[in-house]
Amino acid sequence: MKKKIDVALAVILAEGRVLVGRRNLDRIYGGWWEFPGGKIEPGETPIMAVRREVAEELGDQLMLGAPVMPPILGEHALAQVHLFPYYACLTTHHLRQVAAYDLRFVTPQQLLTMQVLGPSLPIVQHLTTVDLLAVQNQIETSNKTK
Ligand SMILES: Nc1nc2c([nH]c(=O)n2[C@H]2C[C@H](O)[C@@H](COP(=O)(O)OP(=O)(O)OP(=O)(O)O)O2)c(=O)[nH]1
Repeated sequence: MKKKIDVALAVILAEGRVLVGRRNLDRIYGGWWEFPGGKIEPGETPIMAVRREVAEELGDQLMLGAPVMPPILGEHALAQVHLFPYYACLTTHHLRQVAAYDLRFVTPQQLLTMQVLGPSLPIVQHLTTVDLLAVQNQIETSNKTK
């Protein structure tokens, strides 16, 4: 039986584009494109995990928005994954390349043509239908008023 893992992801927005990274070649699915994020550790909420993973992988801090969509159940060759994707914007811009060797802000349309991990494809499809500038604006506005 495949192992089951819970994974928190950040859909980081800037000017109508989303941040994706190309997984380091020593990781499973090396060279494939992913949203920043990783496994939810015991005792963590998805929100705690997405903040920790982005701090570890990019060296950056987030303003978080709403979940992109309800959690997605999917699987790839090695695991069953339960993905928890959140909209976010960066409040710092280090963009370190720790887990990925290429980081790009791309449109959802461009992402449709890139090799993305299978379980994340429903997120990509969904993003093509969303006004990402409006989502980003809403995150930035609600964080200013806090
Ligand atoms: N980061 C990330 N992982 C994804 C995506 N889609 C998807 O199926 N996954 C899967 C791949 C992995 O099985 C799992 C994430 O674990 P990981 O190995 O990338 O992250 P991690 O940093 O927590 O783990 P590790 O490399 O330290 O073992 O979720 C995605 O868009 N981004």
